[in-house]
Amino acid sequence: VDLSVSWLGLAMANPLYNASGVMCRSVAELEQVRTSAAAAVITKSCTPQPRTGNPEPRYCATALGSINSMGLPNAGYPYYLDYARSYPYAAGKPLFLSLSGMTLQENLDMLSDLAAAQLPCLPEVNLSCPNLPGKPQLGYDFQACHEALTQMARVYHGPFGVKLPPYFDPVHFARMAAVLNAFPALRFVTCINSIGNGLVIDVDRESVVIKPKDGLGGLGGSYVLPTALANVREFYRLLPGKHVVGCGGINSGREAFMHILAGATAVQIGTCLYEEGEGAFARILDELRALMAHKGYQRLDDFRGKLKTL
Ligand SMILES: O=C(O)c1[nH]c(=O)[nH]c(=O)c1Cl
Repeated sequence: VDLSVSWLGLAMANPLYNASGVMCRSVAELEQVRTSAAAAVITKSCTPQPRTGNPEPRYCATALGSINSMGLPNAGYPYYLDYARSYPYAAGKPLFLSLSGMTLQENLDMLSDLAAAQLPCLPEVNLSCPNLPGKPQLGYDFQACHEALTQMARVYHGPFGVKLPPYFDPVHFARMAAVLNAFPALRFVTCINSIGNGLVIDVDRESVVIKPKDGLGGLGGSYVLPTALANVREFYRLLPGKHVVGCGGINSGREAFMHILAGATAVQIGTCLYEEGEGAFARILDELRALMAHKGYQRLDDFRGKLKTL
C-alpha cells in the first residue's frame, strides 16, 4: 500500500500532519511533529508580535472532542520565520506557516516579509481571524474576504492557501467558492477550522469548562466530523484545480479515509493529536493502511474524491 501524496510540487510520504494550533507553538513542539510519522508540519497561527493569549482554562477535552478559546497565543511571526529559515526542507517534509493577523494590514505585512524571504515554506492564511469590530470573522464576510485576498495576492505572488471556518448553508458554500476561484495563486483550502462559539457544560460543577467568553469556544474532534466532511466535499466540487486539506474529527484511519474519499489531498490532526500525542500519526497511518489493504486499494488516488451518492 502506497500512502504517498504529491501536490504543489511537494512529495509527502503520507497524507498526515498536524492541524495549526496543536503541537506547533514552540520549536520543541514543531520538532516533535517533524520527527514523528507526520509527513508535513504547520506552525501555530501567528501575529507580528508575540501573544500570551486568553486566561486559562482555555482548552478542555470531552469524550466527544474539544472546546477552546486560546486567544491566538503564539511566539510572534519572527520566531516562526526563524524556524522556517533553518528548517531542513531537503529531508522532504513540507513546512506550512499559518498566519493570522489581527488586522488585514498585519497579514499583508507578514505576507510581504515572507515573500521577501523566498523560503520553500507555504503560507496558510487563517481566515477565522478577526474582522472589523461589529463584523463577523473574516471568513464569514465574503466581500471583506474578496478585498483581503485581492490585497494578499498583490503582496505575495507564490502559491498559498487559506484555513476556512465551517460553512453550513449552500449559498455560503457558493459565495465563498466564487471568492476563492478568483485567485489562481490560491492553491489549497484547509477545511475546517473549529465550529465557533460552542458551549460545553459540566453538570457536576454546574459550570462552563473554559474561562474566556463565559465558556464559549471553538469545537473540535468528533463533534465536528460530519461538518468537516461536508465542507471538504463541497469545496472539492466547487474549487476545480485547487486542493482541499481535510481537518476535523480524525481520530483513526477510518476518518482519514472518509476525508480523502470526500476529496481531501492531505489531512490534518488536531484534537486527537492534542490528547494522544505524536504517536497518533503512526497509529492512524497503520489503520489507514490496513483499511486500504482490506478494500484492495493500492494508493490514495484509487479512492480520493470517489464518495458515492445514492
Ligand atoms: O484561539 C485560538 O488561538 C484559535 N482557536 C481555534 O480553534 N482556531 C483558530 O484559528 C485559533 Cl487562532
